[in-house]
Amino acid sequence: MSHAEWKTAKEYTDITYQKSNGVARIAFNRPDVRNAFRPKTTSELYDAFYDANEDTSIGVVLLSAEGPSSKDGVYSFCSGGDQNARGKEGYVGEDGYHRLNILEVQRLIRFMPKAVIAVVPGWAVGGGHSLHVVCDLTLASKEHAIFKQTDADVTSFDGGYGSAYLAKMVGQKKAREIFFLGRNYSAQEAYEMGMVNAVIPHAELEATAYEWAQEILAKSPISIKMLKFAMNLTDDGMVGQQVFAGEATRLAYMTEEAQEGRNAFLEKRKPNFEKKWIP
Ligand SMILES: CC(C)(COP(=O)(O)OP(=O)(O)OC[C@H]1O[C@@H](n2cnc3c(N)ncnc32)[C@H](O)[C@@H]1OP(=O)(O)O)[C@@H](O)C(=O)NCCC(=O)NCCSC(=O)CCC(=O)c1ccccc1C(=O)O
Repeated sequence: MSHAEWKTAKEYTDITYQKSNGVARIAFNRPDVRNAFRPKTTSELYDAFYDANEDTSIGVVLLSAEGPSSKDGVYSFCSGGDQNARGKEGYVGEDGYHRLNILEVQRLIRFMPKAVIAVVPGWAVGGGHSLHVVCDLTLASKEHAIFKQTDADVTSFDGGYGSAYLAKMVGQKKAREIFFLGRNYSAQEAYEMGMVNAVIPHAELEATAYEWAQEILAKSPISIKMLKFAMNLTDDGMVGQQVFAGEATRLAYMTEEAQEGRNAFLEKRKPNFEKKWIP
């Protein structure tokens, strides 16, 4: 298994962004505030995810976090929306507008045709918890990961993937417990609930995530994409169908039938499709 040779892909303020051998690593970089995200953070996240989405050499994205905190040595994945950035109508960006940027980041993670792995070295709280839920896989630090939902403490609740999709993952009763009581859950408890794929010794967490990414990269890219979209479909309604069906159309474009349809139009004649109605 090759080792990561991370190269900075772009410099940001609130996140780091690196690439190595088909893998992109996007990491929160505000460890002193438990990696809370402000609008600047979500804009940077969106930009980096968009780049990873567009880069055809990238097949897997790791969503991770820098740390620990320089103040107290505590590790965090993300503690959700920065409460200091909250105005009367929501989180206020540098432009003064109140934005729901994190939902755009969630949608990009959900709909990108690549696997996204949440690498959780510490606290995953509030909107940070929702982000790990929306990722395709979650790996968690055995010693330091703590999962917790505080949305109902601060009246900033995720009624989408963060809660409703979580309920599909861990069951209705457990999801309601997580949100209604806001307790702390260890990596092992999160694993037993079905919202974490593996509990990894902290010192091996990043290397393991990179290994999982390399295993995925060895698979057929079309298969990974179609499987991700197929598994999303039933929970994503018409948008899920649109995303899956778009890829079906792309595959249809590659057939002789599609070439004939296009050519017939351009040559101003009736299409002569091969009469092969395969059962
Ligand atoms: C994460 C904790 C449980 C960790 O506890 P502990 O280890 O004891 O550390 P603390 O001493 O509390 O924190 C250390 C330091 O960090 C600061 N800090 C931590 N979290 C935040 C935060 N979220 N915002 C701002 N600052 C934070 C803390 O103040 C300390 O600073 P010092 O200066 O050193 O004192 C605990 O910290 C904790 O509970 N944090 C708050 C968790 C929280 O409530 N998060 C927000 C949940 S709501 C959310 O995430 C919004 C989601 C969202 O944006 C959204 C959702 C749905 C639809 C739309 C949107 C949208 O886009 O608006």
